[in-house]
Amino acid sequence: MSAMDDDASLHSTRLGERLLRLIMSHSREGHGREKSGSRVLAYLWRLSGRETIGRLLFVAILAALCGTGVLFLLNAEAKETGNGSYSTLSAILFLALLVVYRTSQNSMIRNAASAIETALERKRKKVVGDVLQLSLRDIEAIGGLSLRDGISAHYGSLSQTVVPIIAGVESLLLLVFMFGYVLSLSVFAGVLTLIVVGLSVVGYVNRSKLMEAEMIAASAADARFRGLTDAIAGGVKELQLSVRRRLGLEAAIRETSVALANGRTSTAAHIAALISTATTISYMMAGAVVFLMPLVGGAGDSDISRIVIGVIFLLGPIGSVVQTSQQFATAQYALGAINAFEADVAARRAERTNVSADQSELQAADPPSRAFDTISMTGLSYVHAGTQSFAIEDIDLTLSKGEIVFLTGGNGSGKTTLLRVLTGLYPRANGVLSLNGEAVPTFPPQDYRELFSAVFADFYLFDRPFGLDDEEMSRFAEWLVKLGIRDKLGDDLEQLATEQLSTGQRKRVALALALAEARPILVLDEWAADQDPETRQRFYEEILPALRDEGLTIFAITHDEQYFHRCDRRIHMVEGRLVQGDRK
Ligand SMILES: Nc1ncnc2c1ncn2[C@@H]1O[C@H](COP(=O)(O)OP(=O)(O)OP(=O)(O)O)[C@@H](O)[C@H]1O
Repeated sequence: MSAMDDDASLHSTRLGERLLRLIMSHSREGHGREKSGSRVLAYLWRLSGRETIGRLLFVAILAALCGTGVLFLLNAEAKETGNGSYSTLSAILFLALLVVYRTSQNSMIRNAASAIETALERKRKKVVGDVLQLSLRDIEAIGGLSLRDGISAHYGSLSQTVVPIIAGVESLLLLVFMFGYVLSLSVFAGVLTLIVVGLSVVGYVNRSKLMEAEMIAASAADARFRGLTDAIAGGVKELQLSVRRRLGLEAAIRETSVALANGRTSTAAHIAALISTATTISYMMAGAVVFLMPLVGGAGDSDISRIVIGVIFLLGPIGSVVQTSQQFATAQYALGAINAFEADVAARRAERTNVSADQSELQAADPPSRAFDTISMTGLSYVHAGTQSFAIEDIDLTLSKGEIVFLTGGNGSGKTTLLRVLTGLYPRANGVLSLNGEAVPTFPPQDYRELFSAVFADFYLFDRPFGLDDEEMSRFAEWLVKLGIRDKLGDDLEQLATEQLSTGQRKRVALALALAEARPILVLDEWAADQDPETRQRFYEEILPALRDEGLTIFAITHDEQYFHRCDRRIHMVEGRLVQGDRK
């Protein structure tokens, strides 16, 4: 991207950010963003003074003026035609006004929408970057659904409102100018217009709070609904085997679906009431001009027909502005949720005392220093948050270069938790963690975490071997062959289609990836559990010893009793505490 493109993008982003702040500044409540009317006006005034918003406003005003000019010309010409005269100049002027109207309206909507989309794109890029820096504990606390909403779904709903809102703002300006025109024709009609607009605004203000509460309820129902529908694909096997389970899920989905539909219907009902009331009052306004003005007096026949045309022209913008209110409420809700998500992510990052050090390491340590001699834990503990809180406590453990250590223990004894603290994924609560005799911060930095490669029990295979250089790619290919899985993958190892592989086969790919990285410590969580007896034997009797001979340290959780003797040291866990096991 050239410097000019960069400048343009930055400029557009700033403009978009200001427009987004404008939408939020109007908000009455929700997500802690209340502002008084006068502050909103002051804010609007400050923003309007800025060059970019000023230019947009200028184009919007130009469009609105042209729209009003069209009405003025039509009315004036209708009167002339009624008097039997015709003006070619007026016809040309009419066409010219239409062209300017179309061009300026188009430019305003396009530029404002593009600025907002650019700002949203930057916002999303930043939050994705921030989320990727969060710790495992934070990601677990936020949860998958909220992550998807905060990074994707809310942005989608916000985007859909952008063009209607900008068009609505343009209609609002058109309304102001047309109102001026109607007022110039008749004070009575002007006052009637003011009443309609005033009633619509009061209606919107009254209903928007209720609408927001219903939107929040509908959004919660939507999240529940998406969770349940995810279970259709995730639990398809279990569902196929039990009709009762299927019926149970179906009932839960139906119940949530009703709640979702009710929430959306209530919101739609508020909007419908608003639209139909505004439309009816608007027509009443036209009727009042026709039926009441002759009684009030002061206007001739031709004046009345011009006023009626003016008033009828007002109906379009009034309807458009009222309909925009729904889009506006949706945009405020989505933007509020996006900002709340961003604030949550930022607060979690700020909680990590060594964030800045961590970031600089991320940039500077490429490749990170991977010198490893020993890792020691002394009196270390970690506590899981949540209702059934579980802790690992008083962990004293030293891992040295070139040894195989097995970790055994019953289900739920804390083995995986210990593995995650060891690899720096969870910050310890107490105790000391040291690398080569030097203390490691509570939130272990990136270059500490880069000492490990791992295949976790809940490992994830990306569809590309992200982050492997050429040398690592050829090691990856070699290990795939050694683990007997190369022929199951396509010719191009840059694309890993692994969804169709069996669990044991996918674990082999994961191990090949871990070994390709050639990190000093290999961490495995029941890797052999899904392997056939032959592979399991080769794993314990050939692969692990060969890796150790190359200087690798292996820390493996295992339940394979017949191979316990294959380690240098076995440690056992009971209820979150280490119990020294049998030595080899
Ligand atoms: N993210 C979490 N939040 C709250 N509690 C958790 C979390 N992860 C694990 N636990 C709890 O911590 C305890 C230990 O879990 P852990 O996975 O460490 O055990 P494990 O020894 O690896 O078990 P298994 O052999 O079954 O894999 C369990 O009671 C579990 O419910």
